[in-house]
Parts: sequence; structure tokens; C-alpha cells
Amino acid sequence: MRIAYSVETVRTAERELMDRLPDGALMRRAAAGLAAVCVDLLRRRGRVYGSRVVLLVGSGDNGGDALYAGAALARRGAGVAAVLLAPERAHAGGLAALLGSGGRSLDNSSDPFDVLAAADLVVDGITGIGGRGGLRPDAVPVARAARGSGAVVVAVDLPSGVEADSGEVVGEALRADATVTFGTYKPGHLIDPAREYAGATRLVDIGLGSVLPSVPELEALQHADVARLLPVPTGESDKYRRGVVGVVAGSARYPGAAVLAVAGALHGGAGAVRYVGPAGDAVIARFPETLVHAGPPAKAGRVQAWVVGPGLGDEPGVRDALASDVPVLVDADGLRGLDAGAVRARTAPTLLTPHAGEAAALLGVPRGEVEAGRLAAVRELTARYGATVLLKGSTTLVASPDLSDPVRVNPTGTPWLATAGSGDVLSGLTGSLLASGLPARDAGSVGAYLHGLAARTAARGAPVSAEDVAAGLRGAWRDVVSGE
Ligand SMILES: NC(=O)C1=CN([C@@H]2O[C@H](COP(=O)(O)OP(=O)(O)OC[C@H]3O[C@@H](n4cnc5c(N)ncnc54)[C@H](OP(=O)(O)O)[C@@H]3O)[C@@H](O)[C@H]2O)[C@@H](O)CC1
Ligand SMILES: Nc1ncnc2c1ncn2[C@@H]1O[C@H](COP(=O)(O)OP(=O)(O)O)[C@@H](O)[C@H]1O
Ligand SMILES: [K+]
Repeated sequence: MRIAYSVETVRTAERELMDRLPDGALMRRAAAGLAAVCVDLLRRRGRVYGSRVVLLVGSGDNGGDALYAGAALARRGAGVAAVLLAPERAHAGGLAALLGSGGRSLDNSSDPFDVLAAADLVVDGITGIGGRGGLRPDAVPVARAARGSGAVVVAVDLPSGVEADSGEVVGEALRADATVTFGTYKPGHLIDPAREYAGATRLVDIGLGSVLPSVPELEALQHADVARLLPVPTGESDKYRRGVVGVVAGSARYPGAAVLAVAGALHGGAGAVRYVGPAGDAVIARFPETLVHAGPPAKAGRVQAWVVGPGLGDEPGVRDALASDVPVLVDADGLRGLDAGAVRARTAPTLLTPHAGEAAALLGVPRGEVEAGRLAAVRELTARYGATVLLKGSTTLVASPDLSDPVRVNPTGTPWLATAGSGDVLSGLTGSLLASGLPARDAGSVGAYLHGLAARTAARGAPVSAEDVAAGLRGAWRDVVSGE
């Protein structure tokens, strides 16, 4: 499991650890890890000795890390120059170490832009967890010059300008090729758009693990975590014990959504899929194993979980599903005008699966606001609806209404998933996991994980259709179980 903590928690833990260690020990550990990554990157491009390294140094400890790492690189023969954005406030110990190791700081007469243009590697130490509100105007020109040079850009702790706690990028930020972070990931490393600015992220152990609380802010499942959650039939199982998932989807206009949701549902571990709606013929033609019923859901027979909404148009069904006493996943058209009171009144779990546009409509805000602030949006939705929410998109998040549960971030997936109908497959799959007994947060995060993995494997750099994603689900399940 990859986990992330908020800045406040990280600072508290750092203080506790610092009290037990000699002065400067944490920064030395951080800088050593940072220097090792820089050495590795320089070696891949040639060699360390004689390479040209530029440090962008802000006024805080983030700049201190950069200076100490720069000193280590200078000792190995790199030519290291520091661009001090606030010369009088640069980390004194770090600056002394750099100068003492043969590095230099650029004074006012030197042109940082020439030096940046010739750099092999730029270390971004402008801001880390202390940065707020995007890069300040004085930092913008050097940040742009760094990005515009042919150098590899390595961010210290976080790409300067991104918001560590939310993953938001509210102004200009410096896009890195790699980010070296310390002690633990922060939300900005896992959530877009900040995650994209970070490039490949490496975590350096500085001993913080022993003082961090047991419950993180965010968690990202990995193969082994998902494998433990997958429902597997035993000798005692029969199709009803494995769970029946009811799919209320499709309309005369969108029969395909019903087919795709059923395709997903057939791969989620339930023992049977019951389809309810007007697209029964299309469903049976493709999946004869489906139990079809024209509706309404209340008369369709017992199920262990409902999926309601994909391609539903104005067809009925949402109210029936919500009135049931089993878990319900509400997606797509089912989310239109969804009554928060009706959801809150339910005794069984509800899982809402909006994309950014649907989330924005539910919250009454512009879509861009949800895309820019995914974590805040998913939390607000769980609070308003008292339901578990899976917010789809470039970073899929799953949050439960219980605030003590870490928000789950899905680490699989590919932008090729942005294709019509792939969300229908996800809702069928996730509903099937709900029917086989997974709690809503687990069903949502396992569903997103398998879905993203199937898409990534199916795509391998080329476009995929929603059908391809559904067809890849069995392989994804096998990969997870076998640990590949
Ligand atoms: N604590 C520890 O044990 C360890 C900490 N470590 C390291 O310390 C880092 C945190 O250091 P930090 O707290 O000094 O803050 P930091 O990120 O350097 O920036 C704050 C400074 O930047 C400024 N500033 C703010 N916003 C800005 C903007 N938009 N654009 C430009 N400038 C802006 C602001 O200045 P002011 O507002 O005062 O003008 C403030 O002085 C952490 O990320 C990690 O790298 C590691 O060594 C491991 C051990
Ligand atoms: N840029 C992206 N990167 C990764 N995944 C994405 C991106 N955009 C969309 N997706 C994923 O693609 C799927 C699209 O679902 P949805 O928007 O409901 O489409 P549809 O309604 O056509 O089925 C979701 O699983 C979502 O997380
Ligand atoms: K930085």
C-alpha cells in the first residue's frame, strides 16, 4: 500500500523525530537521498564528473536540501551553481556546505539564464511543503528557463508551486521529470494535476515511519492489497451465495450501455447477473447467461446489490433501487437530480460513481472546479449524500462518509480509458463486487483498480474500446492474484 499524509501530520512527526536526533540529521538524510537520485540520473546521461548542475534555491528548508545535495555533487566533480531566489534568507548551513565543496552561488552580476540553458540537471528547491499559492512572480522566469532547457529537472520533495495537501495547482508550477520526496508521500504526489507535475516520484526513508500515525490521509492499493480483497468462491459456494447483481441500465436510445454494464458485471465475482430494463434482447444476444427482466426492479427478484443508471435516459428504476435494502451503485443518468435525502435515509450502503461533470452538477459548481480540486470535491460529496463516492477521471478517488477512513487513490488506469462506455463497464464490475459482499469503499477501489489494469494492458499505447476493457478484466484479475 502506498500511503500519503497531510503537511500538518508530516510536520508534527518531523518535530517529534528531530527532538530525538542531532541537529540537522533529517536534512542530511534527505539531502543524501536526493544526491543519490541526481547521481543516478546524471550517470544515465553521461557521468557525474564534469556535469553541469544548477540549484534553484528558495528561502526555506527545501532550498537547504538542494544546497546540501549540491555540495555532495560538487564533491564528486560536478560543476554546481546555485541560483538564490532570496539570497539573504538562503539556508546558511547548506550554502556554506556548497561553497566549501567547490560549488558557487550566482551573484547579481551573473546571468542565471545562460547557466540554466547549459545545465545537464536542475534541482528545484524553490518550495516544498511550505509553498502556497503557486510560484511567486520572481520565481517564474527561472522556473520557465529551467523547464525550457534540455536539463533533467529534479524536484526536491514536491514540484515547486503545487499544493502539497490537495494536489491542486492554483498558479504556475515547475514541471519535474522526477521528484524525490522524504519520509512519506503527500497527497500532491498521488492526485492530479500535481501528480503529473511530479514526474516519476521516489521516496527516501528518513526514519519518519516510526512517528507517523497509523491511519494515513490517503492510500493507494497495490496488487497484494487487491488480491486479499477479491471474492473467491469456495467448495461451499453456489451461484446465489456468490451474490446476484442487478443491473438497471440502458434504454431504447442507449441499449449498448446495458450490454457494457452487464459485461463488467460478469467479471466482478457475483454468481449471477440479473438485467432489468428495455434492452434485454441486446443483452441476451451478447450474454445468454444473463437473467433478464423487463422491470421494474422491485418485481425482478432478489439481488444482493443493484447497479442503476448507465444509459438509463429517463427510464425508471432509480427510486426502486434506492428503496431496496441492499447496496446500490448509482452511476450516470441515475445521478441526475439525485435526492440527497433519499440516499441519506438508506440503511444499506450507497456508492455513487460520478465523473467530474456529474460531480459538478451534484455539487452545483463548474466542472473545472472539480477537476482542479478532486479531493475536496469527493469529500464534499460524501458529506452531502452520506454515501461512498468514487470520483472518476485522471485520478480516480474513492471516499467513504466515515472520515476516519483514508481516501483511496487508484494507481492503475490510462488516459486511453477516456472512451465512451468504459464507465458502464466499471459500474457493472463494481456492482458485482458489491453483490459478492465487498464493502462499498473496497468494491469501488478494487473495481477501479481492475478496470484501470485491464485498460492499461489492453491499450499498451494504442486506443481501446470499452469492450476491450471488459475483455481484459479476467486477465487483470489473474495478474493481481499471481502478483504479476
Ligand atoms: N522539517 C524537516 O524536518 C525536514 C524538512 N525537509 C525539507 O524542508 C521543506 C520544508 O521547508 P520549509 O518549511 O522551510 O518550507 P519550504 O517548502 O522550503 O518553503 C517555504 C519558503 O518558501 C517561501 N514561499 C512560500 N510560498 C512560495 C511561493 N509560492 N513561491 C516562492 N516562495 C514561496 C516562503 O517564504 P516567505 O513566505 O517567508 O517569503 C517560505 O520561506 C520540505 O519540503 C523538505 O524539502 C527535509 O529536509 C526533511 C526534513
Ligand atoms: N484522463 C483520464 N485518465 C485516466 N482515466 C480516465 C481519464 N478520463 C476518464 N478516465 C476513466 O475512464 C472512465 C470513463 O467513465 P465515464 O466518464 O463514466 O464514461 P462513459 O459514461 O462514457 O462510460 C472512468 O473509469 C474514468 O476514470
Ligand atoms: K521543490
